[in-house]
Amino acid sequence: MKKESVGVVQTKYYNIEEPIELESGKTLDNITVAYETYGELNKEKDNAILICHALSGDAHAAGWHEGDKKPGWWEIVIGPGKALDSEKYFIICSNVLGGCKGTTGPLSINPKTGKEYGLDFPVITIKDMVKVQKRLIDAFGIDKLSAVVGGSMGGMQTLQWLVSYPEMMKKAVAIATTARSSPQQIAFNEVGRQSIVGDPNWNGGNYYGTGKIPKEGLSVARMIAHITYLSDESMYLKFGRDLQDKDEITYDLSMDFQVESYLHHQGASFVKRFDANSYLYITKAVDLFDLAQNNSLIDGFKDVKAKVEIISVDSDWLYPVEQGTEILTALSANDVEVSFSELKSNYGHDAFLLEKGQLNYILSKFLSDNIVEDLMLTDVATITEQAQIEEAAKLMFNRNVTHIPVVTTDKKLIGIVTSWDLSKAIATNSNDLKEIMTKTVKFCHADDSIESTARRMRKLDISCLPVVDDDFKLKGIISTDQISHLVSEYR
Ligand SMILES: CC(=O)SCCNC(=O)CCNC(=O)[C@H](O)C(C)(C)COP(=O)(O)OP(=O)(O)OC[C@H]1O[C@@H](n2cnc3c(N)ncnc32)[C@H](O)[C@@H]1OP(=O)(O)O
Ligand SMILES: N[C@@H](CCO)C(=O)O
Repeated sequence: MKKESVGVVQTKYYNIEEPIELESGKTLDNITVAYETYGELNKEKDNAILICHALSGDAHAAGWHEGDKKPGWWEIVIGPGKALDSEKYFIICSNVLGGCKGTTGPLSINPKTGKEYGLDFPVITIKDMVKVQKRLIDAFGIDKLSAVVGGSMGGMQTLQWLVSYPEMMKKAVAIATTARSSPQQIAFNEVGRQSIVGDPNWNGGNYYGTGKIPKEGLSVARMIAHITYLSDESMYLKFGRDLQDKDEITYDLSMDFQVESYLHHQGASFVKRFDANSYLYITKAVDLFDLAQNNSLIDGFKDVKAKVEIISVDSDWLYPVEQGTEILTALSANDVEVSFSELKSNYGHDAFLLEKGQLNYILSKFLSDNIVEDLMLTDVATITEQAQIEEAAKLMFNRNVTHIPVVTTDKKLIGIVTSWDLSKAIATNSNDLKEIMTKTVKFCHADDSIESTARRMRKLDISCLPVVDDDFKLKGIISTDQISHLVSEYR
């Protein structure tokens, strides 16, 4: 085990007491959520990052389970010193609703019958998955996540978080994903599902405990899907037209090529780790995913508040770059602070699991971006509008400041008085603060980025902005001085 790993970890379980109402209108009782955490939740409970997994992933995103040969599925970016730094963040990953790795899904016991749900399990959606994750986050007492991050179906959950719970996160990263499944994506999933339901062992979904599982069907479903996770170039590089276990073509219908053997291996490995009914339900949730409202993604994203990073992979033909830029455009149209990166990779869609260097670079840059809260001064000299000019002048002199926010007795911001306003008072012989203060005061919020705040200050030609909360109460003040200190620290 390497020192930059979170080490040996265990999956934990959380039971949701109350029934969850699903998007379909049905309800599910007694939901169990399997989850793992890495790092420590800080006292303020503001350093948590939620990781959302892709179609066949699970809660085990990093570290090793006792005795395992392979680490969690996103070991490349999670751990001490990595972009998702477990020494800085409290990282949470849970298995999705409908899954087969500990969270309630079709192979769980239905409390009403005492038997596995099978096809009695209700159809679930990405929104339902996220609703269940929200209960887990609430259970930790976390009001706002530092970030939500996910790739592929995990990216869909991330986008759903932005829409369902816009106030619940500061930042979000959606990788190799879409805001609505395309006909081609639905088509591939349907071929996979037909392969499963056509396997006689599937038996209408009632195969648990029969000793026969729909291995052939599930394996072919995975083989088809796995092709879509690669690129033509990566297949050439891995296998070319090389033969498997033979020196020449045998002119029979047996397997000739390495790529065939590889796909059979991927199919066979998958059957050992995944439940066929879960595959049906989860791919259905992916197909139903569509964040557009009135056929408009701009409308769909109208309430998004967090800062967003969209990452696409140049060789991903399953979730092509255009689907990433479509999200970018719709978020930008809503004035969301959004950036876009393209992974240069020949791996295809699965690059989001493999491109260690590029992912660490993009994620750490985006996640460590400073926000106003990181730099603002919280010990602010304030004054009420009933005060005399002389009082304001003394306060400015004693506190060595040039800007004093004017507040009500319950700290609501109603104006600002500057050293320039005081000169104006002397010139006009005024003694009334109300007359000289700026009433249409410009302000910012604690979770605004430093970059956009600095840009705004330059555009408005002002050197200081009061920071307020949603009730307009003063939280602090930020000036170009603090921002320039930050820049000089970087140099
Ligand atoms: C995303 C989430 O949230 S979690 C889900 C992520 N995990 C998965 O998808 C698991 C299955 N997927 C994979 O293995 C993916 O290809 C990746 C992206 C995770 C790994 O990619 P790579 O490191 O490039 O591995 P690659 O695709 O070459 O596969 C290697 C496997 O193929 C096998 N293999 C390679 N060539 C051949 C061949 N000619 N014949 C048979 N098997 C072969 C290797 O022995 C190895 O087997 P193993 O995984 O059982 O050890
Ligand atoms: N290979 C990954 C990505 C699918 O989108 C998985 O199986 O979950």
